[in-house]
Amino acid sequence: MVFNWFRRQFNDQQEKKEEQKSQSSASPEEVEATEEEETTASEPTPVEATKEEETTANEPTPVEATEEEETTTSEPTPTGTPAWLQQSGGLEKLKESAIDDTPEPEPVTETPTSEETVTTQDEETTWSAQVLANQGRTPEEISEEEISWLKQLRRGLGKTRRNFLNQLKATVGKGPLNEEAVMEIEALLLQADVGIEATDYIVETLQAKMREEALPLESAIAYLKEIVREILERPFQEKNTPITFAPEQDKLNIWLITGVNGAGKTTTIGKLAHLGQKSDYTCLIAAADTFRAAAVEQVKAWGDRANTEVVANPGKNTDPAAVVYDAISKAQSKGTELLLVDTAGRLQNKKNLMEELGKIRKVIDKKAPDANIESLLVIDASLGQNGLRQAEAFTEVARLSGVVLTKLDGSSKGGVALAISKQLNLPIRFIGAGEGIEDLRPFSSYEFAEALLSE
Ligand SMILES: Nc1nc2c(ncn2[C@@H]2O[C@H](COP(=O)(O)OP(=O)(O)OP(=O)(O)O)[C@@H](O)[C@H]2O)c(=O)[nH]1
Repeated sequence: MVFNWFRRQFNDQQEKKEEQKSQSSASPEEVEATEEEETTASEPTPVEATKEEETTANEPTPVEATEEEETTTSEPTPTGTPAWLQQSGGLEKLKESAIDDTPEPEPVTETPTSEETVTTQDEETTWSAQVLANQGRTPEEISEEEISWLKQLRRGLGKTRRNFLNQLKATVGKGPLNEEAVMEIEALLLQADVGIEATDYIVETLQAKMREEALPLESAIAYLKEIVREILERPFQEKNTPITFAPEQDKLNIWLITGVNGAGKTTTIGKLAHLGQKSDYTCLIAAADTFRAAAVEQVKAWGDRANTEVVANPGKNTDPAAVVYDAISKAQSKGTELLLVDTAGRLQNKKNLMEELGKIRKVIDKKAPDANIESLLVIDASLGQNGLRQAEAFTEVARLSGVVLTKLDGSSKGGVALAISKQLNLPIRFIGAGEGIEDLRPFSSYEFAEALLSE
């Protein structure tokens, strides 16, 4: 049984249900897991998670994840509780708070540096486990890999979160927001790259609520999370598109990856191919960024890392549409399920670039009329509003299905996710938070709002 990392559930839910039922004679924790399963989507069991880790052990991982591995073990314990959760004491905390919608991680009060690091790691683990638990996962179903990812996301948004929370602490709980408080919150949102439209919407909605009732801090944060989720989810609703964005099995899916130079297209392709391989799809990459000489070599290197074949034409002045044509032929003859197409981020001018994208799209439509074709725009989160402006050109021609937001780990302030949703009205499909092959996951508005606003 294979875990589908795009859907974040097993490919064959039915199979898993049966398997869990046959195991349900064990501990109360395991019984709980079976009951949970009936009401929620299938997610990884510790056994699966361990298998996954075994098969990905050789891949490059971010430094943080490696450190984590040193302090924890992925082996499930005899009681069925993952060791990482036992070590952090997180299980007790998780159980205590499992019924709360708005969990409160314990504040850090210690000062010694080495202990503080451990405490923070523990809190991050507990927080991550809680976020997954709130989405219906039992402790036994939570894999270490997903915990690492959530920690990474939380760290990436750390600075913005602390600023927000400090400001909220200083202003809410005192009745309707006064003019000064509104201006401060507005400034904070704009500094976090939320953009004018989304900032106005957040401030107005928050203010209207606070006119109705004086919200204590906790309620204000919970309400703010709701607003954030609403903004992030609106493009999905307006486009009537499912939240899950996964290749269809046993069918050719072609994902065209676009975006300006340096946004992270090639890296994203490598990460997506890796997710595809892990999820048991057959994958192929088309190196159609023929404008920049090094781009083909770069995408080949990522193909190697992701164990995915790359179709390229090494000749000079190669027509990118011809590379795509060859790649589709190959995909069709091999029965490939996911073909990822790298495209140029810069040409002599915007008109040429857009013409080239149009030509590639035409070839795809003609050569693979039955394929599922998606077009993803890669945006560098650390560029803030500038990244958004650059992206606007692509929205005109590329018939976009959504956005991949990269570099949420660096100097990015994270708020650009809200600006993208509000201004471009595009669903965010994946987020990248690191340069390693594991550092990309499907976007979850719930997890993002929690990472941005949870204390
Ligand atoms: N910190 C961080 N760096 C990233 C992330 N994604 C990509 N990068 C880095 O961003 C730089 C540019 O990434 P590429 O994948 O080459 O970008 P590109 O859009 O393909 O650029 P061109 O090939 O020039 O068109 C590389 O140094 C990547 O390692 C991310 O999520 N976090």
